[in-house]
Amino acid sequence: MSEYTVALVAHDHKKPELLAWVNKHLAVMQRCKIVATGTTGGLIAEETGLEVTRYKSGPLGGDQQIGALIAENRLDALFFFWDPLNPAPHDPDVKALLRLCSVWNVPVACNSATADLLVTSPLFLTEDYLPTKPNY
Ligand SMILES: O=C(CO)COP(=O)(O)O
Repeated sequence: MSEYTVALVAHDHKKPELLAWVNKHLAVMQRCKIVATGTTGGLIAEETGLEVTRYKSGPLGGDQQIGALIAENRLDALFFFWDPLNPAPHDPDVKALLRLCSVWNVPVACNSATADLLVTSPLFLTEDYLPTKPNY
């Protein structure tokens, strides 16, 4: 399969959880092209040695940049550990990003339990798994 692109995004209180999750699945992550919002991406690159394409920080437009990848059919999965207990100034951007995953049928995991299931699926990273894109 051509390179599988995944986005990794976490709000501040969820960054330790995402980092632990990435370390747990490092072998799978090493087979992916990784993009991320700014701070999340910096942390992951620093702590794991993975190569990460970093966009802007979420509050500065990073969620929207990842949303643009989805709209252009350039993203295969999103791992977005958003924080349900603290308000974010860019909440509309967060909602918009999650909305685009539904619009374009992109697999999205919002917590480590779902993320575990997604990356351990036998379909993950295989050519058998090409989710149908809606024909708008
Ligand atoms: O705010 C975010 C997602 O909504 C994440 O942004 P950072 O990775 O820059 O913290």
